[in-house]
Amino acid sequence: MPGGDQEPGRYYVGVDVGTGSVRAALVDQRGILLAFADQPINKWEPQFNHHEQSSEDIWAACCVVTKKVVQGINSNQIRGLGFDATCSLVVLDKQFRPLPVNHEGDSHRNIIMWLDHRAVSQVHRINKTQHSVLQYVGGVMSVEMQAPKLLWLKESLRETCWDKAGHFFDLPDFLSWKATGVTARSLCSLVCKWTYSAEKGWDDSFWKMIGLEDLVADNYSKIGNQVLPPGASLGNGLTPEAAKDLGLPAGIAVAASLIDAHAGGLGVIGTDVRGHGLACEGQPVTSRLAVICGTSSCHMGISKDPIFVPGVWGPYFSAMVPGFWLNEGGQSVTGKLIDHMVQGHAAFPELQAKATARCQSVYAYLNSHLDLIKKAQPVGFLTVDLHVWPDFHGNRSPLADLTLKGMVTGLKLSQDLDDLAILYLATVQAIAFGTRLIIEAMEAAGHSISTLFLCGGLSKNPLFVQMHADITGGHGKNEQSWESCASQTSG
Ligand SMILES: Nc1ncnc2c1ncn2[C@@H]1O[C@H](COP(=O)(O)OP(=O)(O)O)[C@@H](O)[C@H]1O
Ligand SMILES: O=C(CO)[C@H](O)[C@H](O)COP(=O)(O)O
Repeated sequence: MPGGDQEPGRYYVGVDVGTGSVRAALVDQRGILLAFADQPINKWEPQFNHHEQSSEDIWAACCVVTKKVVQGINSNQIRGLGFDATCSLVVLDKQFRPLPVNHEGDSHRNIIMWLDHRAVSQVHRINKTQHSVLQYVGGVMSVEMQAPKLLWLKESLRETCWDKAGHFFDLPDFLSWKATGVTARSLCSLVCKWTYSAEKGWDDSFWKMIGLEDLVADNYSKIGNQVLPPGASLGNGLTPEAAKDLGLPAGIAVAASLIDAHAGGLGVIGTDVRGHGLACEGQPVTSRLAVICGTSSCHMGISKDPIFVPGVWGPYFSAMVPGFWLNEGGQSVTGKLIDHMVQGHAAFPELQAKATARCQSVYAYLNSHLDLIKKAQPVGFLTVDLHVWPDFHGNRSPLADLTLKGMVTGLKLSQDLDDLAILYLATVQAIAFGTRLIIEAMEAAGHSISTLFLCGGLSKNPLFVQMHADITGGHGKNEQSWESCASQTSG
């Protein structure tokens, strides 16, 4: 019986909205995972570099997975609910109804996703201002942040969207509003994606300088003028309407949200490693780098004092671990890039058929195929002649250059399963080298990192974890002291 024989268990529900799916977990007061459910979510790409979602679809998926994990549980024992989600931009009108973020006027698609690169011209102009808030995003604002997307909406969809808009939410904050009716934003989302400072609040001069002075005039009511630390209890908890949707009791506590990478980072960076004989036992938490690897990879390192790392987002105060500064490196496509390379190869249908016949995932099949063809040499040596540059969707860190593209060198005329397996390996290695570049930039600026803690979908792939350990391990370190820990928790 969860919670022991003496006292009834107390249960908590966590909902994680990734790029490709929504997952719910039921845990007890000891943090033991009791139930898990997931559900895919819709994505639209109406034109190249435009990526959209629907807040109604996402809420519906949250309801499906939450109902599943609390099935058979006494609802009086459920004490709290929390959300994390990707940092996508949700647009609602003054009556909180979805507004279109597209030229087609489809209001169902009211989310500009985090990986959307439509606001290239806007972000160039923002960066040209050299405004001081840019110091807190690694010196260069990313096209994936909210300010350029807001400016794009004002310039491109003035009548159909901008003038009608009443509320712009980061997706994690939309979910906590939907659950409670409270429009307060999380410090995590506002600091990391909206240029809000935990110490100084909004900087009016920035919004005026980039042409979004209307947000200031409205006292920031459209983008948030009440800010709470992640985990703070919101209003009177779950509203009766949301309770009905989710299958939970009304009034239970709902926490101010986190961005998904930050929830993953918070979950793994403090991992108790005692008793496993790991070299990182006894080392400070600031020597750990949490790598949350799903569709993208996010590299979360914390410090007691602010560290300014060119090309790496932050430093952000208290945005992940309270009282610590956060630097967030990232690679915009990692899981998505691996899927793209594998699924686009001529030998993919053969791979799929063979993996299905063995009841394996394509990645498990590819990993065993690499083991077979490597013969006596280490698997990493299979790519001596084949190299991938992984910036197919620009470089988030440390080069902070959205114009970069991907590259493959060493291609031959053959396109069989061996070629596919080797291309897959080279892609994984390229991503691991990207992580190494980020660590080197962070260390040059003052971080001292000795252990990677991985979570998210890619941490289920032993080859991905091994390549990260091999490729980052030699990096100016005593190899003995370098290690990589994979967690099966979700990003
Ligand atoms: N069992 C697995 N083996 C290898 N790769 C996996 C596995 N499961 C998921 N992945 C990879 O993880 C990525 C998705 O991770 P996930 O954390 O679910 O993403 P998101 O949070 O962005 O929705 C996919 O792109 C896929 O490449
Ligand atoms: O920008 C981010 C965090 O700051 C994430 O990359 C974004 O939220 C997408 O995450 P995921 O790869 O888990 O779907």
